[in-house]
Amino acid sequence: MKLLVKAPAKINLALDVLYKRPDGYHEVEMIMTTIDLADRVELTLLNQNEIRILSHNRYVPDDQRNLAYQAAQLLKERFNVKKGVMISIEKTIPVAAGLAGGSSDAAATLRGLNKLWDLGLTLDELAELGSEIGSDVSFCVYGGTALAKGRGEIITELPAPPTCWVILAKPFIGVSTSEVYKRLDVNQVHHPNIAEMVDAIRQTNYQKVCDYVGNVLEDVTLKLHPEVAQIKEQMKRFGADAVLMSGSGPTVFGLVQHDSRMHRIYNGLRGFCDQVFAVRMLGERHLLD
Ligand SMILES: C[C@@](CO)(OP(=O)(O)O)[C@H](O)COP(=O)(O)OP(=O)(O)OC[C@H]1O[C@@H](n2ccc(N)nc2=O)[C@H](O)[C@@H]1O
Ligand SMILES: Nc1ncnc2c1ncn2[C@@H]1O[C@H](COP(=O)(O)OP(=O)(O)O)[C@@H](O)[C@H]1O
Repeated sequence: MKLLVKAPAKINLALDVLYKRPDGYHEVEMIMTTIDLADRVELTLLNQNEIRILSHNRYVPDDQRNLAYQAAQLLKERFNVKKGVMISIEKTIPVAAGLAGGSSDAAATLRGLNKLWDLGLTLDELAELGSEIGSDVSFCVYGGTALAKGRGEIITELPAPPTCWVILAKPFIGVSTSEVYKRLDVNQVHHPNIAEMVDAIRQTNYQKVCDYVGNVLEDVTLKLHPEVAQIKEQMKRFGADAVLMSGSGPTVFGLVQHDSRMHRIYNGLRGFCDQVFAVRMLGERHLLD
């Protein structure tokens, strides 16, 4: 028995960090939305009681370090599952890029195994389990558009943002999320206005969404990797309405509504970056599988 599950990437339209918590994590407020750029996770039921990972990407671990493996392990332990699974991951989402590829693979594995192993868990229960794997996994279980609080695992659903193109440009580097959080000084940042971004989305006001994009982690990554600032500049020059780094980076995204502008930016950045994609936001939450 086989199941194919889609694992879409996310971008952070806004990311604020309020303070560092006693447990070492940071209290955040983020506006997250899934985009039409996805890994394919194929789950095959195994009679042997084991978890196997198959991945042809050299940056993706094929053992317990893989977040999809951890998702399967967690379900197995928590619900005393005696069946096994082979998890085959076809990566499209760039790795260590601020797009939550690993988290989304883990979330897809949770959703898929819930069916394959017949566990009967609700989406909320899967999201809660996901938070034990990583801070972004809960959001990825639901997908769509949301306000995420806590360390990222407290999710409030939002409607679809206004329709536009999202052009993603990933430089030739990967970024360590923990390194970026470690270097952040919360007293030295300009906080984005999360409430206004929520309003912009609720009002489907494209111009307002563009006005309120902001990410407090951007300055940290920009200092470590000046090429991210260069990509931001290029995107602005080519005519993007808003330009921001996603998550801890280094991927930069630009928003535009017109096809011609999208083509200009896409073509202008290709060759200058490792990878460039032009995608749509997936919009509101709907059943992913
Ligand atoms: C920055 C964000 C924004 O969406 O995404 P990415 O850039 O990774 O995609 C997330 O907050 C990343 O979430 P995720 O990548 O799941 O983080 P985790 O695995 O839980 O933690 C990785 C590291 O980041 C730090 N971390 C993470 C989340 C948080 N709210 N505070 C933190 O300080 C932790 O200390 C940990 O060392
Ligand atoms: N399924 C997976 N896909 C990608 N990376 C993974 C996966 N499982 C574990 N990892 C590890 O997690 C790290 C961060 O991965 P990723 O989720 O792509 O980035 P980000 O946290 O920036 O969104 C990678 O360097 C990789 O070693």
